[in-house]
Amino acid sequence: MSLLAKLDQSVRDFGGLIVSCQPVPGSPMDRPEIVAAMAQAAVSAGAVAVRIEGIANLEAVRPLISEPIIGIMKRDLEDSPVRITPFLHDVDALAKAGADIIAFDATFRPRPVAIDELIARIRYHGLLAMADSATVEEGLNSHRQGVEFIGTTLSGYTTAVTPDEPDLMMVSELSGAGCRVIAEGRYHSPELAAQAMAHGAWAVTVGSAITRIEHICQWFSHAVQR
Ligand SMILES: CC(=O)N[C@H](C=O)[C@@H](O)[C@H](O)[C@H](O)COP(=O)(O)O
Repeated sequence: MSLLAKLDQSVRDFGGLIVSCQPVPGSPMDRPEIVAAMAQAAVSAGAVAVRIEGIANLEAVRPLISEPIIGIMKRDLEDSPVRITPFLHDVDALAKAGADIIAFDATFRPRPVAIDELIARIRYHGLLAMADSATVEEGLNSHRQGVEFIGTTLSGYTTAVTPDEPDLMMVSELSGAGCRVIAEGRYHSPELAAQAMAHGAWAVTVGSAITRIEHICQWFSHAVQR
């Protein structure tokens, strides 16, 4: 059975939770062995896949879990706002470190490497692709190019203001157009994640609400101010 067919089966059997194990950069939690422990804990509790940033973290996680890993590389570029897996050598390094799925910034913003070149490189390694999109048009563009997973990851992050709520409309529109949608971005509660599924998501990626202790603490800390 292909990895895609297996994942479809896992989502049917166990539900569509993907956990992004990305600590706050520079946090005491920002260590490969802790990221690996987070990933193990997530899959032991029902996550069907994990999303991991960076080669050191990926290399730490890979030997410890058999569930699919969505690999990304984040970079801060001087001449482009694109951060997630901008380069072909990022794809090569993620493939070598054991990613099953490689996610990349699929926005229409100025970028160092064209979207179709990134997709071709992911295919060269025989891996599945995920398009981190900010708009429906961007998601559909990658869908037309055969990208298996269309993420709402970047909705709200290419505009001046980031809303508090996740973009459920984008989930509905992309799933209505036949995309395998991964709802991602600001799904901070089980209720919101369930709403994504009700809006047609194939799966939901949750990051901060599960794996960023500082964010979760701030939410509670603000809630208990006198
Ligand atoms: C915009 C961007 O760079 N998003 C990143 C993508 O990998 C991560 O920082 C997010 O944590 C991830 O998408 C999950 O989202 P949330 O943490 O809201 O559950």
